[in-house]
Parts: sequence; structure tokens; C-alpha cells
Amino acid sequence: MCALISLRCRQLLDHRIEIFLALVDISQQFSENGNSRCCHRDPARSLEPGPEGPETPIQVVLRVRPMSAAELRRGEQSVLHCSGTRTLPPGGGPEVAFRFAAVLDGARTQEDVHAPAARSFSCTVFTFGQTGSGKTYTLTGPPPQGEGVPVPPSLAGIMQRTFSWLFDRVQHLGAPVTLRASYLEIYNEQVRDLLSLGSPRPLPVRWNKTRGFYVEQLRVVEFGSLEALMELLQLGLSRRRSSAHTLNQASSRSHALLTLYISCKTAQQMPPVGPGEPPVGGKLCFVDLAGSEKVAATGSRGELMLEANSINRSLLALGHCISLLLDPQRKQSHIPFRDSKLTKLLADSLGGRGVTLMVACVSPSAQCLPETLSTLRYASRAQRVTTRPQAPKSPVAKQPQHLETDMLQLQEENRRLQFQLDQMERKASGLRGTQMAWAQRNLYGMLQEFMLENERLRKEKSQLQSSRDLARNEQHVLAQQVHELERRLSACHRHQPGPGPAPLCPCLMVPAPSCHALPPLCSCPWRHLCPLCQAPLAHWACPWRERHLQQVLGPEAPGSRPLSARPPPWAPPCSPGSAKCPRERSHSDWTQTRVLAEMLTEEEVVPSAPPLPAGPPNTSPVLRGGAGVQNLAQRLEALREQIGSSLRRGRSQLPHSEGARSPGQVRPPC
Ligand SMILES: Nc1ncnc2c1ncn2[C@@H]1O[C@H](COP(=O)(O)OP(=O)(O)OP(=O)(O)O)[C@@H](O)[C@H]1O
Repeated sequence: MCALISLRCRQLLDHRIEIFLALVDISQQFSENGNSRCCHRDPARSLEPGPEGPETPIQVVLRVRPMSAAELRRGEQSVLHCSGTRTLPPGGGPEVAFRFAAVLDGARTQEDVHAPAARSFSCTVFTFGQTGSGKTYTLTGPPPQGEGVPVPPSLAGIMQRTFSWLFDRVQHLGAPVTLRASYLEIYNEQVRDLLSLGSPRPLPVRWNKTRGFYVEQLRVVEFGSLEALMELLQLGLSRRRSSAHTLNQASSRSHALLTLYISCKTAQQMPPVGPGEPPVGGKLCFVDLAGSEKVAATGSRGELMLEANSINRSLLALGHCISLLLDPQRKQSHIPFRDSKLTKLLADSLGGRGVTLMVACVSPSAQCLPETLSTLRYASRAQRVTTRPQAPKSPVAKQPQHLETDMLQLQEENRRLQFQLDQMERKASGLRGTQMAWAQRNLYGMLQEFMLENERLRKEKSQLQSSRDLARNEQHVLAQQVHELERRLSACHRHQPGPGPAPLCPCLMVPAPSCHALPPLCSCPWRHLCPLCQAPLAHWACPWRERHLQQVLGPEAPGSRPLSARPPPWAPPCSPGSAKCPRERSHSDWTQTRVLAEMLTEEEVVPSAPPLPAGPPNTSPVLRGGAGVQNLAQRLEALREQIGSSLRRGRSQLPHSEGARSPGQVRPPC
């Protein structure tokens, strides 16, 4: 039969410390080992595995040692009655029973006290109780029987069994694990390093935000085997202060704290450890408190009394902190952990992030009943203290959390930006469809309009240039005609008042206007001079020119049109499609000022040409080519009138016989 102390420490697990992941569930062990005989757990107090961070009460187990030989010799009575998870003090009813997570009576052996199944990063196991109640025995077994004589395995305490269990798990883990250990005692309110290389010396207790309270310059020894760890344990036990008094021949005079640090060896995961700084990782802490004692009962004197007073003060400070931790409201406020070195170093175990297991040790003797009741009350209060287990915030542990947080933030930002981008693209696509279509249509339309307008402007420019050139040519021709007519008119005026009659020009015999009407002079071989002014006549200026030419040159010159059909050299060019081309002007046409004016005014109108300024409604058409042409045409008309009037005056002065000449007497054509 075996019985187990159900130390169901549900812990937060760090994935890096695989060793704790593989720990067996104590509840399963509890059932498998059938501890129904004497070790009972309280279902109401049992802890179920839960998520990270729940409030976890301190687990308290009561161990009642057997009556010692001395107690039996003194005839003392065992007064504690254990039943299940309860223990009944003498004289009380069920209503005064103390209930704990587990109760182990004196029949339980060391093998029944199983190692704590620590699934925590930070797990603390400490024993407390009256002096000689069996605290050290529970943790480390009986004192060594001699130097170098190991404790029999059957009598090994929780610490040795936990060490063995730990190495067994490490071997089955398959991953490199670094194990370190430190061991200290608090003696007369001084911290001493039990593993120091030299003689132990007082060490200061410091505090910082990352580590909390810690012992400065505490030696942390790495070990690689169970034997090495056992040696460290024995070294510390041998250095620990102990004395003999009435109730215990090997009474511990100090509080002892042995801590195991478990960490992975992966260099990427472990930050460098500073000198004397314990590595970050899983931690198991075993605390063997010095026993409270009544000086009167123990008979301590001198140094023993001083030690007892120091022990009692620190235990009183611990009890005070526990009482304050029971009050949820005060728990959030100040807890006087600084009142003693003990409470400083147990602060994390009592109110921090670790899981705590307390083993309350009592004597069943009636002589110890007052202290036993005090311990029961103390333990009963302590098991109502809760902690909130969580992984320590080491840089190693924080890094993945930061990375994960950063990654989540970046993903969220990415989704938000992507959403905004989609919104913008959606709006842009909506605008683009209409705006681009509009722009394309308008640009294309505008381009077409610009091209057409440009083409129209090119045509207008070309036509305006043509009109300008034409007008200049017409102006030039008219200027020559005007000049010639003015010269002839001045000649006529010179001969008109002369004494003798001037020879009659055959041209005057025709009813048409005289050949003086137009400047191109007649080249007729018969008459080279005008009979009136004796000026040379152009060949086409004679009204009978064509008849004369036919007589001289024949009916028609080969390869040429009739002379009458030939335009004068100054005639405006005839465009192929022009509406004026089909009508060829006769010689007489060209001899008329009206024809010239018509030619100038009825010149082909270019549709795209800009309109000329319109004159008054009854005014004559505005000649193309400008005011110069118009003035010339007016002057030409005026000259023609003057010539006509001069001729009429000349005829009226001629002799009647000559004026009655018959048509048959017409002179041969010139
Ligand atoms: N369960 C037990 N079975 C047999 N012997 C025990 C048991 N518990 C304690 N003892 C014996 O009782 C004596 C006192 O035990 P222990 O020294 O562990 O008491 P303690 O609480 O540590 O005392 P102190 O506070 O003075 O150190 C020892 O001789 C030890 O062997």
C-alpha cells in the first residue's frame, strides 16, 4: 500500500521547459497508487488544471509524525485524530476539524510522501511547524548518521525523491537541459551561502523589477548528475546551523532554502547569465523553516534563545503576511514582505507568480497540543492564500510574445491598409469609368475639331493669300491702265484745240467705244496710231481687230484659240473648276471697265474666307483687293467719261461732209 501526498500544483507551462510538460498528473498518481488507506485529498480543495493565470490557492498538506521515543518515554498521549483530509484536535467536534489538501498520519512512511509534481516555472515547497515536529525529516530525511554516510533511500525526504524524479524526467526528455542549484540559510536574520567556496558570509538581499527579491552574489552551482546534486545537498546540510535542545537533538536554527534552476541549453533561447545571476527558467525551491519554539519549553538559553527569538520574529512576519494575503482588498495593497529576510525571499511564493506547497508538520503528543493548534490555524489560514501562476517575464519569454504581438499588429495594419486601398481603388474605378470615357470622348472630339479647324484655317490662309496676290496684280494692271489713259487724255487735250482737223481714225467709225477706252494698244499693221491722239494702238484695241487679223493671219492660227477667246495677259487666272471658266469673255468684254469691275467684284469667293466688312446697303460692291483697286476703278470710269466727252466735242467740230460719210466709205480696217 502506498499513499501519496496529493500536491496538485497546476502550473503555467513554458514551452521551453519541456520537462514540466511531461510531469505526471498527481491526481492520476493518487488514484493509481490507491492511497485510500490513509492519504486523502479534499475534493473541495482539489485544483483542476486550468488556463494560465487563474487564482491558485496555496496547497497545504498536514503531516503528523509518529510519537517519538522521547514522547513515549514521557508517557505522553497522542491526541490528534486524522480522518480523510481532516484532523480533529482533542475535545472538539466535527465543526472544529481542520481540513487540508491531504493529511498524512504517523503511519505514512517517507516513500508515501511523493515528490511534488511541479508543473510550474516557480514552485515552492516549504515545511513549517513546531520545533521537532519533523520538518527537516519530511524534506531531507533523518540527519546523517555520520559524516559521509548517506541517508538510506527508504528514509529520503521530498527533496531527494524530487531530485531522483527530476533526473529521470530529464533523461527521458531527450533535450539538453541545464541544471543549477543554490543553497542558503537565514540565520539570525542573515543570509548565508551554504554552497560558498569559502566560509559562509552574509549576503545582501536585493530587489529589482525583473527578478523581485534576490540574494546578491549567491553562488549558483551547475550540476549534471543526481550524485552531484546530492553532494550539494549534503554540503548545505552539513553547513547549516543546528543545535540540540530539549525537544530536538538536531534542531535546525535557521531557515534553509535550496533552489533548483532548470533551463534549456539552447543558446538562442537563453540570454547570457551574469556573474552570480541564476538562469531564467523553471525553478523549484525547497524551504525548511526553523521551528517555532517556546523558550520555556525548549529551555534555550543564550545563543539558543537569541536564535529562537530571531526564528520566532521571522515566523511572525511570515504569518502576518499570510494574514494580509488572505484579505483580497489588502492583498492589492502593501504586504510587508520587507519585514524579514524570510518574507522577502518567500514573497514570490506566497503572493507572486509561483505555485506553493506547504507541509504543516505537527506532533501528535498532547504535550505539544497548543503549538499543534497554532500550526493548524496557521496552515488553515495559509491554504486560503492564493497565487496567480504565470511564466516569468524573462527576456527569452518576452521575445516571442513581442514578435507575435508585432506580427498581429502588422497583420491588422495590413488588413486596414488593404481595405483602404480597396476603397480608394473602388472609388477610382467608378470615377475612372465615367471620367475617362468623358475625357476620351471630349479629347477625341476636341482633337477632331482642332484638326478640322486647322484644315479650314489652312484653306482660308491659302485663299486669302491668293486673293491678296490677285488683288495686287489687279491693282498693278489698273494702275498701268490709269497711267496710260491719263497719258492719252493729256495728249487728246493737246490736239483738241489745234487749228486743222486731225485725221480720222477708222476706229471711230464703229459704234462701239473708241479704242482709247482700254490701254493695250492696237498692233494693227494698218493703223499704228490713233487718229485722234496719234498714239500707238494695241492690236486688240481695235474693234475690227479680229477681222483684220483674219485677213492678215488667216481664218485661225493653228494650235491657238481665236484671239477674241484669248484672255488678256493681265486677266485673272481661271481655276479648272471655276464657274467662270465656261464663259469666255470677248474682246469687248475686256475693253469695258464694267467687265473689269465685274471681274474684280465677282471673283471666286472662297467659302471659308473671312467675310469682308459689309458696306452700306446701296453702295456698290466692295472690290476685292482693297481700296486701291476701288479707287483705280473709279478713276478709270472717270477717265472713260472724260474721253467720251472729248470725242463728242470733237465730232461736233468736224465738217458735215465728213460726218455724213456713208458706211460704205469706211476705211479699210486697220
Ligand atoms: N515521520 C517521521 N517518522 C519518523 N521519525 C520522524 C518523523 N518525523 C520526524 N521524525 C524524527 O523526529 C525528530 C525531529 O525531527 P526534525 O528534526 O525533522 O524536526 P524539525 O521540525 O526539523 O525540528 P527543528 O525545527 O528543530 O529543526 C528527528 O529525530 C526525526 O528523525
